[in-house]
Amino acid sequence: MSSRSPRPAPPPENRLAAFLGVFRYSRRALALVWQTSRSLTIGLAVATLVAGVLPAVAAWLGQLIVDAVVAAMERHAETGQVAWWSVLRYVLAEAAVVATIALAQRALSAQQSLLRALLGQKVNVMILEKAGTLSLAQFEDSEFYDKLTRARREASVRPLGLVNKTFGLAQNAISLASFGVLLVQFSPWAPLLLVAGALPVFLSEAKFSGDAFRLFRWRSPQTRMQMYLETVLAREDSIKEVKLFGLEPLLLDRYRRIFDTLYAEDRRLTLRREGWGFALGLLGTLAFYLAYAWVVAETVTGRLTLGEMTMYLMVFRQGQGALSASLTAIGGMYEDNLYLSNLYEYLEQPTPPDAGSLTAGAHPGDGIRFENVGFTYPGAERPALQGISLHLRPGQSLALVGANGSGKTTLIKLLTRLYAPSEGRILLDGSDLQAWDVQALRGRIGVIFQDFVRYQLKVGENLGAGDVAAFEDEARWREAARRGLADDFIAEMPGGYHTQLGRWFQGGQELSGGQWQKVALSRAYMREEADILVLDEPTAAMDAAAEAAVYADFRDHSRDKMTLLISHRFSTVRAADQILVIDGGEILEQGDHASLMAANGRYARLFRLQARGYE
Ligand SMILES: Nc1ncnc2c1ncn2[C@@H]1O[C@H](COP(=O)(O)OP(=O)(O)OP(=O)(O)O)[C@@H](O)[C@H]1O
Repeated sequence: MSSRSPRPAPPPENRLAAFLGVFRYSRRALALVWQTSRSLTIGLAVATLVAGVLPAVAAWLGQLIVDAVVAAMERHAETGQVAWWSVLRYVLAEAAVVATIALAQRALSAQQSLLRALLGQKVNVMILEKAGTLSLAQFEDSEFYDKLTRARREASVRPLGLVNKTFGLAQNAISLASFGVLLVQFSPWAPLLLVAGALPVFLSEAKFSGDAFRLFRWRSPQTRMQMYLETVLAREDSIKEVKLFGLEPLLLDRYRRIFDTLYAEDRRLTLRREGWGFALGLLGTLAFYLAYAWVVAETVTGRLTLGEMTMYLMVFRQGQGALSASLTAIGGMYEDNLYLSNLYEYLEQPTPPDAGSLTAGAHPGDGIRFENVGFTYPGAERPALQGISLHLRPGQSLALVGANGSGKTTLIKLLTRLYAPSEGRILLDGSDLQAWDVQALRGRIGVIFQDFVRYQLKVGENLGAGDVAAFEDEARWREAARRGLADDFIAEMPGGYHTQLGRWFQGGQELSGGQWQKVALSRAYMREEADILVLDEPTAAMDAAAEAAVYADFRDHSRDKMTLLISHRFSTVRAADQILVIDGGEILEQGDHASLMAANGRYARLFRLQARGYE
């Protein structure tokens, strides 16, 4: 199994250091809880203290009761009088103590559940906020994605678990200390006997928690595949194809097989964990009964009163319980810490430096320049783009033409700064794109990608998403929809612009592929300030009339703007001022329609091929 471990188990001499090292997150978890709610944290501490001290007080009162009963019985035998109050006052006191313990326990669980809700929300928000600061490249990195999934799946409940256990530990430690005070009066060896009995269980717990965590880490890719299969098998956007191709049994079988492998590992670990827990737990029981026999012997020989015997037995029993609970809590804390280490690893992912601060370029009006730009995707062997140079001035249009996978979308991703070029540079208005303030830069670009997002929100909000400042501005929605040719069909929807889209929510309407594309196009038009418009195959799903109308309008409205267009339709491409034919990431031909036709190269050949197809 260890062959699959990304981190092999440390050698024995480092185990202790590794074991202690994982506790470094306890302090941070406590700080997190403190920041989440001070009053609840203080409340927890107080309730913990009360619930910790009172059991020893109850045991001590138990002794007073028994001794008072014995004394009262003797007195009754001698004088015939009954001293009720001398006994009952202790009974009353014990009842009050037990009631207070119950109150403290309730207070603990109430505050814990409130804190759990607050903390879960806080950690989830932290995870999502961090996600917003990361680069696209990080999201595409599977190791990073693993961290994110693990953090989201587990870590939001772990900080409170850790804090609960810390408080539980404190409570048990207080109880133990107070029991210890009572026990030492019997014999200093007695507390030692208890500790010796419980230690082996603790060691085995710590070992198995570490194993469980390593399993959890190894499995990340499998668990992710499981989650993915669940999505494919049960989501409306994939179920259509899954059904038609009859993929259910195949995917379900794969899903089952993953479970079976994971279950076999779980089973092995659980059986070993519980088996060892039982065997080593017997040592604790043995220690307890040794102490029991000892106390009984001392009472029989008259060294202890009956009351003391009762108290010591209670203290032994409760003490042993508290001790094993503490040790299990420490084991659990170790486990929580391991999981938290994953959360913090994620939260501490370096955020790409966002050094740029320019809001205007050195030569306003210069437009976009690519200077010998090259780009290789992280982990890829071949560059996706190489030696790209071009210049696009305000008012000009550029069309990118090339086979699938030739690098067209990659060029757009570089222009929108989703990635940084690996070679060369891109200038906007004479200044390097990387030097621009990212908000200012993105404010100038209106873009629709091939795989635009279909938000399960109102249709109006789907347009508003193009400009956060006008997210709910209905007048702007209408204007954008008109330009994107979406206004006609939106007007016919049951709730107009307020119609819910998608199937996830009640009353949600589904749109056709072409309608969705019109929504996406309108979304790009929401960016009124944008002077760079990028359309990555925006009309592939539209009917011919709609496409012609889109481009007529597009040309009208983009006279002073820069437009970049990716299309496989030459009827659309031919009107562009510049056409870039890309092949294998490099520029093959560059020029306008007339010059490319005259050159009689790849462009001319493809153009004629397509024109013939339409005849
Ligand atoms: N996120 C990514 N990570 C790694 N490689 C990628 C990524 N996206 C694209 N590629 C690779 O980069 C190359 C260029 O892809 P790109 O999406 O730019 O092509 P395209 O010209 O837009 O194709 P299409 O016409 O099919 O949309 C392809 O070989 C593709 O496999």
